[in-house]
Amino acid sequence: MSCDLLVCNDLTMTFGGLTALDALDFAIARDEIVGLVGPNGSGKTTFFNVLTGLYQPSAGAVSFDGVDLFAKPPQKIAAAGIARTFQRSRLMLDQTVFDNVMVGTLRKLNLGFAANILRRGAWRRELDSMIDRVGALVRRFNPAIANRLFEPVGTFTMIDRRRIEICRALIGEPRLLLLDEPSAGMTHEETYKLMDDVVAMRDLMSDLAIVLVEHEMNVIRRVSDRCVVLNFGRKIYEGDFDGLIADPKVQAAYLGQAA
Ligand SMILES: Nc1ncnc2c1ncn2[C@@H]1O[C@H](COP(=O)(O)OP(=O)(O)OP(=O)(O)O)[C@@H](O)[C@H]1O
Repeated sequence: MSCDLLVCNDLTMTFGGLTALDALDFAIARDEIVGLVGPNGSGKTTFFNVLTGLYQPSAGAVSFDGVDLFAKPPQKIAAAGIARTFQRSRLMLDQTVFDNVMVGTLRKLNLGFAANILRRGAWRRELDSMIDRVGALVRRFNPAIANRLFEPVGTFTMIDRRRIEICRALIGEPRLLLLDEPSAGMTHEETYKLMDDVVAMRDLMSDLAIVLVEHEMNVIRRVSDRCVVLNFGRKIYEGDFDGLIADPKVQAAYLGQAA
């Protein structure tokens, strides 16, 4: 039996005549950061969409901590411990930091009449504990966000918005975090700060595995324990960053030739 957290075998996703994931084998250990790269259209986001249940895969197998998650609905996959961020921000800009992060928990406050009137003390304690939890999480990334927990997300900088999105993914205490191009729309300086955050976060949450999709190769070099390269939905390289840079198939893929 594998000691990997996630194991995908022959994972395939077709859209009509287009094969976006082509019999992909992919595994990640419990505390690993894998950098997932590849030219535009190589299948990286599709892989995340299939893993999180947004797309129903056409064939293959997905095992997460020994549990079969192939073609399971998104709620079941989230409850099993897989969380993600999106390439394009999915934050509700006019809502508060607290509300945006709370979306990532699978818990809801009981807002019914009885809870509000008859169990007012218990309700308030539950709310306070959620506020503490969200505050403690965002503080790890930037204490200034924790001080503005009830301000609209639209008033924050790009990097803080990304941090808030990552917190939304982390609030449910996932064991696998999928980060889809977190540097999109950020300056180089912001990108490096965010990557520091990711490394620090991994050090704090020693059991958290991360798959990072990123076009910025310096970021991949800096944070990845291992790299995987896709081209036309197929894995064309797996190994360390130096090997990736030197690999002729990877070079050909980035120069626009079929691997
Ligand atoms: N919903 C969809 N319907 C049809 N084709 C799709 C769909 N989603 C993705 N594709 C196609 O699947 C292929 C892989 O796309 P995907 O977005 O996964 O690539 P990517 O590696 O994430 O690209 P990028 O780096 O540009 O984000 C592309 O040819 C894309 O056009």
